[in-house]
Amino acid sequence: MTSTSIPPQIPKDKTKAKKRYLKAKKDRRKKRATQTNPSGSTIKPLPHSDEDDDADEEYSNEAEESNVTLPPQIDSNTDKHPRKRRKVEEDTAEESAAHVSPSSSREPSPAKDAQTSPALPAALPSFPLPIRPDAPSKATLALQGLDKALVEAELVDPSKLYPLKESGDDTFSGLSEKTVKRLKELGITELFAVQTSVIPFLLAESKQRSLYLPYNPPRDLCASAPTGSGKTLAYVLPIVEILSARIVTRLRALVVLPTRDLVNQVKETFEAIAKGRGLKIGTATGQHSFAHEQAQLVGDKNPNLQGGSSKVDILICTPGRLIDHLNGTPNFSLQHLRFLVIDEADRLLAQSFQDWLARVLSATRPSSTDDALPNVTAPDCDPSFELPHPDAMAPAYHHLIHGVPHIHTDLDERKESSCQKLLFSATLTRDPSKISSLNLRNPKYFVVQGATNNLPTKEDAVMDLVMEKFSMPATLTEHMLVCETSQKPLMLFFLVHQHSVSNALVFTKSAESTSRLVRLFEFFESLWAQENAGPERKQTVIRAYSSDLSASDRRTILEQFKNQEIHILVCSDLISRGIDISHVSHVVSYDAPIDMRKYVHRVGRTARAGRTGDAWTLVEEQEARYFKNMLKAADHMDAVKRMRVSEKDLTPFMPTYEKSLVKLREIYVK
Ligand SMILES: Nc1ncnc2c1ncn2[C@@H]1O[C@H](COP(=O)(O)OP(=O)(O)OP(=O)(O)O)[C@@H](O)[C@H]1O
Repeated sequence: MTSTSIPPQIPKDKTKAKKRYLKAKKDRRKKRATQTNPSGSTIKPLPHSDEDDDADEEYSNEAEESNVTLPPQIDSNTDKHPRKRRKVEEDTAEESAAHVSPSSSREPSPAKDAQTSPALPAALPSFPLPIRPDAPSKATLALQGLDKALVEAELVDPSKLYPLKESGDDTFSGLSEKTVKRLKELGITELFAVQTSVIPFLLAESKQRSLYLPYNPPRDLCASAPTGSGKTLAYVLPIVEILSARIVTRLRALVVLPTRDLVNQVKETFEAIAKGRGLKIGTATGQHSFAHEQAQLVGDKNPNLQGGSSKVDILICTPGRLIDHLNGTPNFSLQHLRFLVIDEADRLLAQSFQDWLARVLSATRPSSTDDALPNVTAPDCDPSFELPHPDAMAPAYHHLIHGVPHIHTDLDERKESSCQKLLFSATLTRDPSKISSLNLRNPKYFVVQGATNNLPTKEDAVMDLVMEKFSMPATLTEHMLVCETSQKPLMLFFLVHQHSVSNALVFTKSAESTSRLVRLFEFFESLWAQENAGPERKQTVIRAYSSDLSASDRRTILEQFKNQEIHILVCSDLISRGIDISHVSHVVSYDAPIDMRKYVHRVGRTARAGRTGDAWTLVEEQEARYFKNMLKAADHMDAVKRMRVSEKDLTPFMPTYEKSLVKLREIYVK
């Protein structure tokens, strides 16, 4: 390995040029020292050395480098000691900043800038900073895509009542003296909130009372009002009033309901109101044979009647049976319909079998393909051929009269179907797709919403409807009891015996749990009566009401319950909607409802027509969070009181309950 020897540094003699350079440098330094000394005393120059020169050069190089990062107002060409200068400047800047406002310290002073950097270009044009718009509120989003009519809904105060006139026609509501008299006979002396809005809307204008309105078709109507608030009479009264003027019987009002029980109930209401008015009311539910129903509905079976034939003015039906008649009953026609009522509208619109709604709507108006129908002429060869009889066709269908060629002219006015659609529910849907499938004509919305002393604004009420925060009857008291699954029967016994729960509807999740609960309760009741008060003690009578029963059994049971021969009716959600039994004072959800709509309809079987009522929901521990979240989402948590039942409260029922369980097990084993 060879070592490289480094030659010793030979001190170099300073050249003339170097000497001149150093002298000039010294002079400059002296001069600068005198300038920067404010007292005027001369600063003694530092002793000079070559090292100093090197250091000086290095220093000046460093300063040059640092000049790159200096702010533009510092003139790097005249500055040999930028670090010191910058420090001085920073200090003065800090001092001055202490005396100016924070905003002014941030904003550059144009005058100062102009002094310090005269070469700076004029200020660049400033562009506005991009602004991120605030996200739309939940409310705004919810309203998007909604029917404008819904946003402009009319808010109705639920406490609004209208006392009917003692005698004569009622000018406010448009009800005739005859109808008012009939209402009084039925014990009805005032109109409820939903009725004070809907009835005048349908009856106020006399020209709107015609049976046909081809050139001035009526507006459709949607009404959302709490359970038990009188929605049925809100449509029954105007229909009876308008149809009473008819001469010929045609099918002019069609009421569609989701269940047979509701069809029977609404039929009773129509019959009560229309008594003595000569209107014929029919039902189609599948309760009777199809042929029987056909015979009840249609008189003339001649297949060539273009205007159809009807034995009833008002038909109340379930959607399935309605489609059957549209498909299979000759001369069953909806072209004369003046009213199409869809009660429990959200439930019915959710049913899509056989595309029932589209089928019904298309039957109320001539289709565009009908326009293209050629006029039928009798073929020479077929003596049996009969031309269609243009018998009493509705005005909207007149252009289809066979044998009379229809010549379109510029003066032709379009004739519309006179059918007015009326939608009702306590939980009206706001789903735009469902609403649009109804093809509503300039609809008017009425929303009965809010507690008496806490009226929302119109916007709030519409938002509540849109966000599915449904309004409850003001006279309803709601409770929830959280318990273990195994304690639920005990809770029911506790409610019956400690809280006098009677005249009650108990909702379970299935027909099977209905029958098991009824058995268990019957065992419990008979043992309890023997053990506690003797067999003569009045026992609570409990019965099941389910789809397993025949139609006649169901009718009998419902009658017995209405007559209070049965005290507790255990049922599935079959009768959670619409059923109106005035004396129901308690509703027990033995199995908690799975959605808010179900909850609203179940608890709404009590506290109807201004009466008080209690709703009790048994919530299993593992369901509690879900149930509470459901209530919170509907802004309803505060309305439901939590009732705590201790072990001590249940202990008295325990021995009888265990004995009843043994009996039930024996039955199931058998
Ligand atoms: N103006 C009135 N005066 C007294 N009672 C009335 C009046 N209007 C309706 N009722 C009674 O109120 C009860 C509830 O009415 P209805 O069944 O029409 O309620 P609803 O709003 O349709 O309820 P749901 O949403 O549960 O179907 C019925 O017994 C009915 O006879």
